Amino acid sequence: MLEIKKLNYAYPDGHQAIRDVNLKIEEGESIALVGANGAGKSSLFKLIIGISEIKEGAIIVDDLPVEKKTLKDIRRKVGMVFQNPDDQLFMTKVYDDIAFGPRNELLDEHVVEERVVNVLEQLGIIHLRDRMPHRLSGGEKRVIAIASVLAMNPRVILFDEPTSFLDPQARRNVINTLDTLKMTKVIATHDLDMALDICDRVIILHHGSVFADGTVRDILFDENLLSQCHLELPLCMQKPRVR
Ligand SMILES: Nc1ncnc2c1ncn2[C@@H]1O[C@H](COP(=O)(O)OP(=O)(O)OP(=O)(O)O)[C@@H](O)[C@H]1O
Repeated sequence: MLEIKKLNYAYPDGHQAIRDVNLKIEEGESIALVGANGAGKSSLFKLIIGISEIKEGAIIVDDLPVEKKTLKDIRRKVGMVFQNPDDQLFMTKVYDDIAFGPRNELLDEHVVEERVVNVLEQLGIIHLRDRMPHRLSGGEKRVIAIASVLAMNPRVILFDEPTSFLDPQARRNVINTLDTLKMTKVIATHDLDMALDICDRVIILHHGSVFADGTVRDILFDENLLSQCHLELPLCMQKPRVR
């Protein structure tokens, strides 16, 4: 579904953010992309959806190379849920935010409505249909941002830190929502407990390179491996420190 070959990327100021990344991701996989701050997770996402231009190496999504001329089709295949929902939601009504993508595809309004209602029902948030996005809670906004991407029927969804800044209940709600989505998911996250819960594979990026790639058990249970990349065991596996 997604193949990354010999990918290198340096920002215009010369900072090398991605170094010789090679990855193959199969349809339906649920992958946690982890790594310390600055490891290159967001940089990799920006290359996959064509926000940053690939200069060395290749990314192929569902047989289509990511290039300037394929970007429109790539963005139909790959959706991205940004870390801050305020970067994604800009309409005055939830319905219109979710309808934005399908309307851009020039679909008939009744098809648009069917898509929006299906997604709202799928995520159990039909009651938010007529609310103003900027008045919603952080957790509600996250789920609406996911809905706006789902309405495009992407084959792959990239999630950038979907559980950051949420209270425990809103975090659980987002995790449960992600778990119901059966398309290919790549989730950039520092929330290793979520990775343990809903991912089947973990990729560690370290200084822009793939440092480890394996099953949740191989990676997240290996304290030594994690500490080499400035990561820790998931909280649920750490000994509680009680004073
Ligand atoms: N526009 C930019 N220009 C130059 N360097 C950048 C730019 N954006 C990011 N970087 C650098 O690229 C490296 C990778 O950053 P990136 O944001 O991809 O990391 P990340 O793994 O997503 O980090 P975090 O977990 O903190 O979000 C960092 O060293 C960062 O300083």
